[in-house]
Amino acid sequence: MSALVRLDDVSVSHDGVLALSGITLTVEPGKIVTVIGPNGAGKSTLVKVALGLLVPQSGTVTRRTGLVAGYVPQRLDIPASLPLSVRRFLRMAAGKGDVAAALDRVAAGHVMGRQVRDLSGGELQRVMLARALLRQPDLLVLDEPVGGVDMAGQAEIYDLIAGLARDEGRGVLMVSHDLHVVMAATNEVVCLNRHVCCAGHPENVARHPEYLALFGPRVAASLAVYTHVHDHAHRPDGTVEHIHVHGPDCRHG
Ligand SMILES: Nc1ncnc2c1ncn2[C@@H]1O[C@H](COP(=O)(O)OP(=O)(O)OP(=O)(O)O)[C@@H](O)[C@H]1O
Repeated sequence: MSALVRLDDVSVSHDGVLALSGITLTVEPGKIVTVIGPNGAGKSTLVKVALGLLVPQSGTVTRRTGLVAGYVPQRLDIPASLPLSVRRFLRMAAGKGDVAAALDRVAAGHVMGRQVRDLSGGELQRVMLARALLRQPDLLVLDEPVGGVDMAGQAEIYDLIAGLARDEGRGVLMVSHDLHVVMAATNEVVCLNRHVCCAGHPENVARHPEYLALFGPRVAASLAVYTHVHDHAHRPDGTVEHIHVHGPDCRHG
């Protein structure tokens, strides 16, 4: 198959509680699929299913034969007290990979000799990305790649990720809380709240009533700079009828 990974009607329960229901999605080479959704929506569960770390109770997951995946988890579980240089941290994961080249690719060559515990949020995310790139992955799976990074840093990291897809043909499946910051670097957005509320091109998702219901008027207002939400209709007599937009069920999962 041409897709790197395909989920078809996948459902997952944790201890009898449904975390994902009927999820279908595909990641193609060179394309970025971003999963957005509130806390507890099942985003991390979904990426673990895509990676094969978690087996769904129903549905099918198909990975391209010989697929190499690079994973950046949401949290790095290294004790803060542990002395560990970036060089050593990357060498531990390197195999035959070129550590210096991977760090250069993420514009972080200057942190090679630093301690992992001393890195800024943005530097740490770049190092984690470099570590994933050492495997020369066909598919990059990134669980909140800009956690702890300021707005300017976020844009730089998303640019970097966009380059990895566009210039190197890697497929990217990533998780984010924010649609508007990933818009430029995403081919498809999947809005998740245990089930897929809506999916498609970022601008269309931003307009979708279920997206607006899920993320509320504050986020919807911040999106107004990117998209026009048509919330009223013009009656034939010239008066304006306001339309209240509600999503059917996303608010309650
Ligand atoms: N191993 C597990 N055992 C039991 N419940 C789990 C397990 N992993 C996740 N869950 C539950 O499944 C639901 C989805 O969790 P998940 O971590 O996938 O959500 P998320 O969208 O990534 O959340 P967040 O934005 O907070 O990281 C949550 O209610 C969570 O408590």
